[in-house]
Amino acid sequence: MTDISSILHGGYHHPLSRTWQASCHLTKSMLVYPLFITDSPDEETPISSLPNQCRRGLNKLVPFLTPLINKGLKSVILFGVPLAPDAKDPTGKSADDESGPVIAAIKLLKEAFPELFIICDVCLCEYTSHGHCGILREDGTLENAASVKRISEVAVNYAKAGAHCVAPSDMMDGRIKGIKTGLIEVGLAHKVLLMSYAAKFAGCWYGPFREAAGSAPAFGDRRCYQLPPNARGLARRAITRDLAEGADIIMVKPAANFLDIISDAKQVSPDTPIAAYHVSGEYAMLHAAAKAGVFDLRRAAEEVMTSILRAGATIVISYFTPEFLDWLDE
Ligand SMILES: NCC(=O)CCC(=O)O
Ligand SMILES: [Zn+2]
Ligand SMILES: [Zn+2]
Repeated sequence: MTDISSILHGGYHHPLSRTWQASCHLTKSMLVYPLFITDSPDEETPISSLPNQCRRGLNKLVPFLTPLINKGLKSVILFGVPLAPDAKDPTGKSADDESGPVIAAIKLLKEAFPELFIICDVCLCEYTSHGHCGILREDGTLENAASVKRISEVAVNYAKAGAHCVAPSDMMDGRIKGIKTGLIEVGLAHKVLLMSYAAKFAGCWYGPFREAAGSAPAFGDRRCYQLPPNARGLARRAITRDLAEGADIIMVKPAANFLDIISDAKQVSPDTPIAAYHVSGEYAMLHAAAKAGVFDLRRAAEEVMTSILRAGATIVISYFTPEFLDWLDE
C-alpha cells in the first residue's frame, strides 16, 4: 500500500493548483525598470551588449515611457550618462548638476507621469574621470569620509529635485547614515525612501552596464569596496549595519547567483522590503543562451524571476520589465 504522506502529485496536477504552491506572485508593482539618460537630448542609442536597451536623451523619454506606463509600469530607476567631454572630473561634480540628465529627467518625468515612482541610483562612477565610485586619495585608494560627504550631497539634491527614492550604490562605509542625516536636515526624510544597495557584490556581472553608463574604472577594480562573492557573512553584517543607519529597503545585487543572500536579507530583517537587482550581465546571459538555442527566453526569464521571489525579494529591478508587463497581461 502507498504511504499516504508520500502522495504529492495531486497538489499540483492542475495548472491552478500549481500556482497555489507559490508563496509570492509577481505583480506589476514589484517591477522597477532601469533607464540610462544621456545629456544629449535627442539621443536614442542601442547598447550593443545589453539587448533591447538604449541610452536615451530627455526628448526621447516621454514617448518611450508612455506605452509602458499604459501597460502598468509603476517605477523606474535613473542612471545618468554624461557624454559631454568636460562632464567628468575627480569629484563627480556633474552628478547633481541642475541641468544635468538626472535632475532634468526627475523634473520631466514627474510632470509627465505624476504617478510614476522615481528612484535615483546615487553613485559617482558615471561622473568621475577615474571611474571609481568615490573620491580618491593621491595613491588611488578611496577616501571614505570625503566620498560619503559628496555622495550625501548628491542624494539630497536628487531628493530636492523630487526623487521619491534615493539608492546609493557606491558602497562607502557610513553612506546610509550620511544620506539619512542629510535628508533630515533638509526636511525630506519623511517622504523620501532610502534604498541601500547593502549587499552589492563585485564580479563579472556588470559588464554591459559599464558599456551603457560609460563607467568602467580607468584603473584597478571595485574589489576593495564591493563585497567579495564569497562573503555571505560580510553581506549579513552590511545589511544589519545599513538598517541600523536608517535604510528603508535592502537591495541585493546581482540577484540570480545570490539567492542565498536574498534569503539571508529576509531572515535578518523579515519586516523590511527586500529588493533584488537582476543585473546587466545576468540579463545579457539569458539573451545569449536563448539565442544559442539553450532555452526559450520567456520561460528562462520567468523561472529566474520565480527564483528571486521565492528567495524573498518583493521588489525586482529588471531589464525584462517591458516584457513582464506584457506577459502578466496574458
Ligand atoms: N549601480 C548599478 C550597477 O552597478 C550595475 C547594474 C547592472 O549591471 O545592471
Ligand atoms: Zn559606482
Ligand atoms: Zn585595497
